[in-house]
Amino acid sequence: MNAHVYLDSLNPAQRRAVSHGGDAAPAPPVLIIAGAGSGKTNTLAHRVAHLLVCGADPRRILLMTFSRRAASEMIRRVERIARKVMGDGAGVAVDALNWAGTFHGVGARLLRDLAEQIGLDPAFTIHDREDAADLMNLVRHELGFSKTEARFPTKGTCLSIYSRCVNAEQPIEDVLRLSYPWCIAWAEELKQLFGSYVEAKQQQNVLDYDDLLLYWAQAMCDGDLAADVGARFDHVMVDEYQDTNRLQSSILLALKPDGRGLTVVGDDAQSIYSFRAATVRNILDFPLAFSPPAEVITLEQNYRSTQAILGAANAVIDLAAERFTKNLWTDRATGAAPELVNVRDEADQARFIAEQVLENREAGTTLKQQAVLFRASHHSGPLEIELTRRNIPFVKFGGLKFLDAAHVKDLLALLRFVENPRDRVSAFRVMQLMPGVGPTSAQRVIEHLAQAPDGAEALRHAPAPARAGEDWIAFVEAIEALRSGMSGWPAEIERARLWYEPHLERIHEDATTRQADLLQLEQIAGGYPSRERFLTELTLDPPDATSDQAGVPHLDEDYLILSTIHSAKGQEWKSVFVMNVVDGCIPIDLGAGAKDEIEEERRLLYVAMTRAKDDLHLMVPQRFFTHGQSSTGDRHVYAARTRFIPNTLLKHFQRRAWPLAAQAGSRPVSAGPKIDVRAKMRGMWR
Ligand SMILES: Nc1ncnc2c1ncn2[C@@H]1O[C@H](COP(=O)(O)OP(=O)(O)OP(=O)(O)O)[C@@H](O)[C@H]1O
Repeated sequence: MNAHVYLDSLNPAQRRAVSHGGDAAPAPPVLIIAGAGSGKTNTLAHRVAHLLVCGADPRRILLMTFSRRAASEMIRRVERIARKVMGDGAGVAVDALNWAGTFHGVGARLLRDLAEQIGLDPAFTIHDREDAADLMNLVRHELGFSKTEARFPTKGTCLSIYSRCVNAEQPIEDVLRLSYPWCIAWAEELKQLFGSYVEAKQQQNVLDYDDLLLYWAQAMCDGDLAADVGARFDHVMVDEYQDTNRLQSSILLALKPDGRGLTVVGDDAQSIYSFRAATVRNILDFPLAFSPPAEVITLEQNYRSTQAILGAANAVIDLAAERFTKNLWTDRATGAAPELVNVRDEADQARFIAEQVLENREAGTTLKQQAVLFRASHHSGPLEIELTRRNIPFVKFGGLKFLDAAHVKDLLALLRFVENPRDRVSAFRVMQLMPGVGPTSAQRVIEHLAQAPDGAEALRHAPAPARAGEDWIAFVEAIEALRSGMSGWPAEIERARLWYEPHLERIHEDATTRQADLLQLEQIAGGYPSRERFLTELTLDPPDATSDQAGVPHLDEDYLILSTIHSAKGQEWKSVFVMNVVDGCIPIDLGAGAKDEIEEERRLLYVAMTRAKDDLHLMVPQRFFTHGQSSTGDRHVYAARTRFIPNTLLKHFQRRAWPLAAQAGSRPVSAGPKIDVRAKMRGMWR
C-alpha cells in the first residue's frame, strides 16, 4: 500500500501544504491562506496526520485552535486520516497529542509549569469575564471612582479598555482615542484603576483571561525561557490565524523566532473577532516576519457549497473594501439559487423556518444537517418558542452560557474558593449565599483570610457572621472537608452540591430545574482528572450549548442547530437559514458605524452564507416589534434588507414572499413594495 495513501484525496495545493518540508523534521514556516470551504482545516488535519505517519513525536506537537470543540474535532479527523496508514497505532499516537487546545488553555498550562520560574503561585485560579468585571468594580469603588460627579466608565467598559490595551499591545491613550473617545478625559484615572486592578489580582492569586496571554508573552521576553518553551515543540500549528491578536502573534514568534516548525492557517475574508483585538494584519504580515519569508500556499477550490451558493457569497464579499484572498471556484453542481425570503415579521420568520426545517426532514435531511444562524443571541427568541411549541428539539450555541446561570456560578464559586481561599470574588459570592451574611460581614471574613498565611485554616478562626449561626458552621465544615481532598475528585462536587442545595431551594423558586443543571455539571466534572483542571478548562472554554426549553437532547438524537454566526465558525451544514438579514441586525446597529466595523459585519454575513452546502435561505422580516416602549405596544419599526445585498446582487438570489397572499388571508406580502409610500411622503415636500 502507498505509504501516504491519504494524500490521494487532496488537490495539488493541499498536498503541497500537507507534505511541506517532506518528513517529520521541523520545516521552514508556512502560511496556508484560502477562502471559506477550501479545506483549510481538513488540510491542517492531514498535515498533523502526515507528521505522525512520518514519525513525529505527538507529544512535541502544539496545535492551537479557536475553541476546545474545534480542537477535539480536529483530533478526531487526524485519527481517521492516520488510521488509513497506521491502523490502530493511530489511536495511540493521537492520544499522545496532548498539547492541542486554545491559546488560552495552552497558556494556562504552561504558566503552571513555569510558575516558579516567573514568580507565580501555581495554584492561581482564573477569572472569567464576569468575575473580572466584578473585581474591576470592587477596585473602582475602593478608589472612589464610582462616586465621581461626571459619570466614570462602567465596570464593563473599564474591562474592555483594559483588555484592548493588553491584547492589542497598545498604550491606553491610543486605545481611548481610537475606540473609546468618550473616555479620553479619564485616561489618568483609568491608568490608576488598572494599576490597582493588577495589584488586586496579584494579591488574590487570580489571573483573568487576558493575563493568560499577557503573562505568557511577558515570560517569553526572557530569551532563555522562550528558547526552553520553544524547544519543547517540534511543530507549532495554528488554525483560524486571522482571528488572533498581536499578543498571540508575539508569543508565536518568541517560541519560534526563525519560524521552523510553524504552520498557520487562515482566511482574511473571515476575520470576525476584532472586538477581541484580533487583527487581520497578523496573517498578512506573517510571511515577512521571517527571513527568508514564509512560504505561502493558497487554496482555490471550494468543496463545500453548490455553485449558486458560492456565487452569491463571492458576490457579497466582492464588495468588501479590502481583500486579499481570491474568489473560489467549485466543481459542484449549480444547485438552486439561495433564497431571499420576505416575511412579515419575526413570528412569521419563526414559522417559516420551522415549517421548512420539517419539510427538509421529510425530504431526508436530518435536523442535525440543518442550522439556523443569527447575528445576536437574542434574535432566536421567537424561533425557540416556535420550535418548542412544535416539539422540534434544538441545541443552541453561543447564547447564554450554561455557566452564566446564577446557580451554576454559585457552585463554581464554592469550588474556586476551596481551590484558592484568597480569591475575593468567589469568596464574596459564596459567603453571601447564606442567610444572615451580607457584604459587610463577608468583607470582614475576607480581610481576615487575606491577612492569614493559610487561608483555609484561617476560616475556622475568622469572625463568624453573627446572624449566620448553624449555617456558618456547616459552611466551614464543608470547606474543610473539600480542602482535605478526602472524597477525591469528582466526588467532591457532589459534596459541594449537598452543601449548596438547601440554599438553592431557599433562593430560587424554580429550584428543581436548576438542580438538574447542577447534576449536569457534576457529569461534566467527571470528565476531568482534578478540581484544578475542571475549573481551569471550564472557565477558559465553557460548554455553550443551552437548550433549557427543549431539554438536553442525547447525542444520538436528532436536533436542529441554532447558533450565533460567531459560534458557527469552521462548521458546515447541508441547509442553512440566516435570520434577520436586515440593516440593524447585519450590520448590527452600530450607531455611527465606523467603517472597519461595517466591513467586519460584511465578513460575518460571508461567514454565515458559506456555512451552507446545498441550500441557503436568507430571511428578511419586514417589521420588528420594539420592546420596552409601551406596555400595550404594537409598536414596530420597518426594516430594510441588509445593505450588503444591494439591488445589483439580487441576480444571485431567488426572491420569495411568505406566506403566499392566499395563505396569509387578507394581508398580502409582496417581495417588493407595490406602492412606494416613502417616496410619496418625500414628494409632498418637493
Ligand atoms: N480535497 C478534497 N476533496 C474533497 N472534499 C474536500 C477536500 N478538501 C476539503 N474537502 C471538504 O470540504 C469541506 C470544507 O473543508 P474545511 O472545513 O476543511 O474547509 P475550511 O477551509 O476550513 O472552511 P472554513 O474556513 O469555511 O470553515 C469539508 O466538507 C471537507 O471535507
